[in-house]
Amino acid sequence: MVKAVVLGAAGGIGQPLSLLLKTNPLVTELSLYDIVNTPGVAADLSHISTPAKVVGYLPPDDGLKKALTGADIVVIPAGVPRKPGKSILNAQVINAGIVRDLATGIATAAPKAFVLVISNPVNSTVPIVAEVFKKHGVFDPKKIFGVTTLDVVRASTFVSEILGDLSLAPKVVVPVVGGHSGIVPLLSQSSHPLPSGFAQESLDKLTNRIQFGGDEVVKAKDGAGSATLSMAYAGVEFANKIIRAVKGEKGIIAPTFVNLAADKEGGEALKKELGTDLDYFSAPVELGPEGVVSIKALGKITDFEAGLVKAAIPELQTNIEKGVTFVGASKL
Ligand SMILES: NC(=O)C1=CN([C@@H]2O[C@H](COP(=O)(O)OP(=O)(O)OC[C@H]3O[C@@H](n4cnc5c(N)ncnc54)[C@H](O)[C@@H]3O)[C@@H](O)[C@H]2O)C=CC1
Ligand SMILES: O=C([O-])CC(=O)C(=O)O
Repeated sequence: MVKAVVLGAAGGIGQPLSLLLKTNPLVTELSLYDIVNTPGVAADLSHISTPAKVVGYLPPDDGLKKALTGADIVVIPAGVPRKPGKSILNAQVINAGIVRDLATGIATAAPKAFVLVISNPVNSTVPIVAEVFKKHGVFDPKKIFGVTTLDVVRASTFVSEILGDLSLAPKVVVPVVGGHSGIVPLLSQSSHPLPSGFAQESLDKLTNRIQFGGDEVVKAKDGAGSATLSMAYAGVEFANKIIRAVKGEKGIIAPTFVNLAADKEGGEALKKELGTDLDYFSAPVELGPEGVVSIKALGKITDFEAGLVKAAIPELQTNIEKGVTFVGASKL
């Protein structure tokens, strides 16, 4: 029995993400919460012939609490997407408040659930969830995840394009580390190496395309939002890994933005490797029934990649502090 909850389920990401979760036969209950339209989305999805029972909730009559009660996994794509020409930090104040309030609901109604944060800026919203949980005395760093899977998905796709064979895309594995902004694809560790003699200029371009993949979509959508369909795909890729791990499957590894206290030994080793004292970082993480089993080291990386990691750290630090300060200044 797995109860999955989507907060922000009527949105551009929320709807296709809910659809994909409904297609997972391991999900037995699917709760959809949003400030608008969830009864319609739920009625629509409920006609699909898969096991999950779908119910839509709105804020009145304790809707959030009802949606969350008994949750095993909560995915949060609630919030405002950024506008063209703005950075991923656009709308951060609105989203910070939304995520803080939803996290309060989770901390009280489903404190043991796995929480998967999609709402941007992920580097700040994950610390926001963590700080709210700390205030409620229910913080477990092993169970709070920033979803950086779209960065991973983009890396697989763009590398397979370079290799001239898109059919490789589902098999190409590239660890992506840093944050979701401050993204560093470790292309030297790609399961499918880049063509020999791949020029530094081409590597710069490919790296930049992965780092700023979101901009490509925002520009193409021309005012109609940011990535939604690819994000829904990526979000469910990650959610399904969590569900498989909860069900006891071993050896599942995925990059995700986590509090490094989730694995004391691995976290400390990673901090040493990074030469910083960051509390959060996105790195490949092994998942198990209780959440994070271990956080992996970066391992052997090139000087180019090491430079990108080093350059990402100050902004990451600022983003994390913003999230922590925001909750510190909030009355909860
Ligand atoms: N982590 C990642 O890689 C990515 C993150 N994002 C982020 O995901 C978020 C959502 O993006 P879209 O779905 O395109 O936006 P959207 O505007 O289409 O949908 C957001 C939904 O959140 C709902 N919402 C607003 N306040 C709420 C509240 N208090 N409680 C519950 N629901 C609430 C809205 O009613 C709406 O249905 C944005 O912050 C965006 O930047 C987007 C793409 C990739
Ligand atoms: O770029 C954005 O605003 C949305 C996002 O996080 C992405 O597409 O990776």
